[in-house]
Amino acid sequence: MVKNLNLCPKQTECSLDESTGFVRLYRYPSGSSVDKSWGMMEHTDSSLLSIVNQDQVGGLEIFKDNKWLLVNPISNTLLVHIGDMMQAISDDRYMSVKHRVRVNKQEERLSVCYFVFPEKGSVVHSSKYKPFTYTEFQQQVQNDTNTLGYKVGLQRFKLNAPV
Ligand SMILES: O=C(O)CCC(=O)C(=O)O
Ligand SMILES: [Fe+2]
Repeated sequence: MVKNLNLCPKQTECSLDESTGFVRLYRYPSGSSVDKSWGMMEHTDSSLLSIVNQDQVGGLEIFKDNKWLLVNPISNTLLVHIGDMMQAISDDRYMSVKHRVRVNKQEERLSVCYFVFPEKGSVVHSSKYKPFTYTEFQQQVQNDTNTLGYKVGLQRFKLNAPV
């Protein structure tokens, strides 16, 4: 991806940092034991990339061409989501994907997700967005979630965007 995007080595060095990655293990209880059909509401990941290993139960959906598509589980296959930070450093050539997780009525679902983030203090440069650090992005997301109840995300940093 870095090669395809022709990213400058300096940007790559500070933005693609292995040390800030982490793994999350999710367990989504089946729908019969919880009164909810959504295990995770629609969102884009704030990461550079997210690598997902879902089990055979399924339930992950992505938003593509204006509709929600079920991502059928394929054994021994990893899914790679583009995150917001990759969207920014690629100047919107790679777009972060909106996704959500539906709870299964009968079976619980397990997934293992690995998220890669930029180094917190490094400045993300993009021709489409004002320069920002990942820490600033995270704070803005937190702020919007607390005050508005949802994540606005990259739109907040868009160049020439109305305030
Ligand atoms: O459990 C999954 O498959 C997706 C989890 C997810 O979207 C996230 O943690 O951001
Ligand atoms: Fe996600």
